[in-house]
Amino acid sequence: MPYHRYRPYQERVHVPAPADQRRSWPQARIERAPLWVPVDLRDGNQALAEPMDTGRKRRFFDLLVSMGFKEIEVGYPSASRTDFDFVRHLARRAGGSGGDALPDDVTVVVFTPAKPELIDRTFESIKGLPRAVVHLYIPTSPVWRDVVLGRSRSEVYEVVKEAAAHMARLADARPDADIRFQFAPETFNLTEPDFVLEVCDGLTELWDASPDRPVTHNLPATVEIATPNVYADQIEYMHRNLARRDSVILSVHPHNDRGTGVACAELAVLAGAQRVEGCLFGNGERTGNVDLVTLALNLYAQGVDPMIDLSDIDAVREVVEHCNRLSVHPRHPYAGDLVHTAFSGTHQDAISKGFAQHARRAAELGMPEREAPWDVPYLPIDPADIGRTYEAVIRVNSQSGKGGMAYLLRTRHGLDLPQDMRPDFSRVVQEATDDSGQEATAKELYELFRATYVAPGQDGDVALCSWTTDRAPDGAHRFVCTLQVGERAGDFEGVGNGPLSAFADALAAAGIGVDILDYAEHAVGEGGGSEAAAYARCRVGDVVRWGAGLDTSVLTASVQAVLAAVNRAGAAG
Ligand SMILES: CC(=O)SCCNC(=O)CCNC(=O)[C@H](O)C(C)(C)COP(=O)(O)OP(=O)(O)OC[C@H]1O[C@@H](n2cnc3c(N)ncnc32)[C@H](O)[C@@H]1OP(=O)(O)O
Ligand SMILES: CC(C)C(=O)C(=O)O
Repeated sequence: MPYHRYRPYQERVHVPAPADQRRSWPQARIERAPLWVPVDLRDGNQALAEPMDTGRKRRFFDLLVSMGFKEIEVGYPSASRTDFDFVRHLARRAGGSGGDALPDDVTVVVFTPAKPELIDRTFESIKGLPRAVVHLYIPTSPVWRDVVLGRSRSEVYEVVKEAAAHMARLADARPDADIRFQFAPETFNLTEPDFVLEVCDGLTELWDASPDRPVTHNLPATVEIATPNVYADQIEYMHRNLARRDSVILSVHPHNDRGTGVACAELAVLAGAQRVEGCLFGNGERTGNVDLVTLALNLYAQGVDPMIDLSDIDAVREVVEHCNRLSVHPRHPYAGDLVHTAFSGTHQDAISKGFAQHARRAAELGMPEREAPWDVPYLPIDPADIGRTYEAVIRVNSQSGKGGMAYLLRTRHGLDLPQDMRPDFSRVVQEATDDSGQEATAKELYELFRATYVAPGQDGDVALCSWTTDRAPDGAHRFVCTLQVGERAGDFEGVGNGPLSAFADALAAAGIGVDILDYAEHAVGEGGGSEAAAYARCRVGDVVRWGAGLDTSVLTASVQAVLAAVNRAGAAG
């Protein structure tokens, strides 16, 4: 491949090292959420084959409001009638005067290029809104200046200044509204740092930003060009050098061309960014904008309040998929269908042990499991926190082990297989899934269990036609039965210190020598009418097999379990 066609970032942009050679971002920690600003209705929307209509935009907007976002970019009103109309729609339904769409604590952002007629149109769209941020952008890097704009550095600066001054005049003409300004030097990450600083500082002054009316400087990685540490250095440079720093909200807007949008955003926040623009589940131009859901839940998983509500992630996903007409990948962090699922044996073993340990810990702490500290292997957060059930956590296929299938049988069908029986059933499951090449659902596992261990007690070669058992005053048990062995039927009787040893004795009388090596039983559900499950491991001749029985009577289940083991051993012998 002709890799020589590409240049490393250091040959494309100068990234100044901090004057004192000490970066602060590597030592920093994120201890509170930045201001998240979703740009789904603008940057996300402009990347869709079928842009959203007002209905879809409104549904998306309502979702964002309900999740708790306080600043939302709602469109590029000068670009299309749809975008213009949507901003008008919000303006007509703004809160305060009985409006229903725009709560008093939510501010909309509208996006505009540095063209006077398009700025006019943008301001026209926000008429009637009590507050808004007008977001001006222009590409600033050498390639974009030369190739796209055909303007020199100073000419670009002049265009921006004129546009910004025009915006200031239009805002002054609306004393009734709180209009703030935002500037994005598009392709910031490829722009000479001294030029970005010059332009941003110039606008801070021109717009007369102050701590109570700050300007937002939004520094995008329009197209990712380097490892995230480079972006962090670029942001730290701006953070340290921007004029009137307390009057500037430093915002970042990472894209994901190298697949490192999330890392760029996180390192940028460590480097001083206070605001992050992105899209839910990472929609956006090309490989997308940075994913705000991942960023927020990454913070959550560090014990930091993400400041947005993701407690029903599937409901959020459903709206986003509907509005974007794009689906979320099954492996998407936190939200994908498969991200809380383990198919592989050792992961399943660890997770099911982790769940058991979590339950014990919660009990020791005297707290509900949903409140207890989380430390379950392989699950970075409790899926229940984002509205997921535990159903999908363990799924079984040919790569699964005994832990996984035991977990599913216990949690979904109430069968708690004895430890020593689990490897035996695991082999059965593995054979079945290897043959089918498919996943085995909990229901299929249960049916396989019944067919393997329970059915031989009911329709095997050795059948119990009838039986009774009683206990003599001396404590000995007697087992009386009619046994059918192949074609032959006969009455037999046995005694023992319990009903099962008496049954074994009756079998011996019929010529079938049985040693009961292991035995376990438990109730399947709760309450008087629940079934019992019994498990028995028996040796017949030199063959050892497990059998199981399920019945409302514990005794019947036990007898069936022994009979099933006998028949399985007989079939094998
Ligand atoms: C990184 C980003 O996400 S930037 C946002 C991109 N989003 C969009 O483009 C979505 C909406 N855009 C549109 O609907 C259209 O592009 C419109 C309506 C805004 C403008 O359409 P047109 O007038 O046909 O212009 P078109 O988009 O083809 O061309 C861009 C022109 O604007 C110039 N330009 C590009 N960006 C800017 C800017 N931020 N400010 C001023 N001029 C700009 C280009 O140099 C080019 O100028 P030229 O005609 O002299 O060569
Ligand atoms: C202009 C900005 C904010 C943008 O969308 C980008 O650079 O990707």
